[in-house]
Amino acid sequence: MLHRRKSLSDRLLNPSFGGQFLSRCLRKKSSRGYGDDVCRKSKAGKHGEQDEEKEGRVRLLKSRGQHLLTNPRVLDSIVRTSDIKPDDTVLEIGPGTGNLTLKLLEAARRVVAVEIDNRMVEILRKRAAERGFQDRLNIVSGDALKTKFPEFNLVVANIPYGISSPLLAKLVYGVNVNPFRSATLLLQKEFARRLLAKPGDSEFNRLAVNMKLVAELEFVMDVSKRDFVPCPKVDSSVIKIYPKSEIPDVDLEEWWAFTRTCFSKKNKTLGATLKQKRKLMELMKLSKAEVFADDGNPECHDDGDEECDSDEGSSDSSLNSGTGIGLFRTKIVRILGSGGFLEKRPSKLSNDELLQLLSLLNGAGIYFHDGTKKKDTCEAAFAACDDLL
Ligand SMILES: C[S@@+](CC[C@H](N)C(=O)[O-])C[C@H]1O[C@@H](n2cnc3c(N)ncnc32)[C@H](O)[C@@H]1O
Repeated sequence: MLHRRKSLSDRLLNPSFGGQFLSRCLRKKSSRGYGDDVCRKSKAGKHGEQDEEKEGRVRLLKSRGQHLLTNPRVLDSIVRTSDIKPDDTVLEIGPGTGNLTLKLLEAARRVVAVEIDNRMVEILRKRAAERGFQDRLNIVSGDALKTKFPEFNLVVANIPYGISSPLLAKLVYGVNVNPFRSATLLLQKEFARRLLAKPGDSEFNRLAVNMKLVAELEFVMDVSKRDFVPCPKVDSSVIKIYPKSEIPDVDLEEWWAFTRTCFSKKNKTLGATLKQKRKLMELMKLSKAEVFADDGNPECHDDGDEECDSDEGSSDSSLNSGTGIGLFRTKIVRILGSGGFLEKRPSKLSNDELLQLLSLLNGAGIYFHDGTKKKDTCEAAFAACDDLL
């Protein structure tokens, strides 16, 4: 038998999801001179009106990732999976109209909700008050990427997908973010796949490598796009992130720069990537003086680099082993060869192997980062993840 699918406004106005509330709330606002305007007038700003979707009585902004999760079974599963203890303070990023927030408030001692859209803040505040939750809900009105988070010990959120990468970087690398037990996050399915990818998987990438350095990741469940209002173009997945209590003793900025280089051509052999003239020149500038000292063996080595004799078949005479850059390249080849990395591809290496290689290179005075520290590790982590959104 065919069932008529509920329309968007039917679902938004479903009392169990705060739809009536949402409508009532904005009607009240309109009596003060705005509100209905939010629905009817072009208030789209730089994103343009077509960027917005008018449903119910609030215009949901695609540019803000406003896809509300409305399936109560999925909301309950997320709360169950989050393993909230009665003493927990939960951080929720992007509470929207509060469908998830109200359920979190039933389970946790406190909820800290960071929301950028003041219309949502108002709706959430009123909905929480109607349920008597106002004293246990701390709403921070602002951009989650720029705001300092108040204290929390657990994260549960259906985040705006457009900020997934920097938000994760902020959570796991941010200096001002206090330690938390786990983060249960609803993410775009493809993004979640890439985060969970293992060495050898086609999706394996630098973001996964950087996340796995500091956290364990676990797949929880897939969520259909039909469970959201309005329906997004993509499906979603819930994953859980557990920050590691101990992380490898490595300079993070050096690690990020190293993985950026390795994964710039993740399917090329490390030999091919690190022997490129441009890369060699860049690394020469960053590396320590001792790396250029004649170590008595500047020529060819028994490291299986048969290309060495012929200078890799390169016609570029500046790369021949008598020149500075030639010696530098020979040194890198020897180090890669000594660890068995010359023919290995980054996309197939575990974090332990990558750490071992970095330690070999650094031990020989070869560095990937200029050593200038960014004020905030989080800022550096953003930079490390910026092209992975
Ligand atoms: C995907 S909706 C989720 C809403 C709600 N949690 C739910 O599940 O129904 C994302 C929410 O994040 C908010 N948002 C978007 N960008 C944000 C940012 N940079 N900081 C804080 N909140 C943001 C949006 O306004 C929206 O309410």
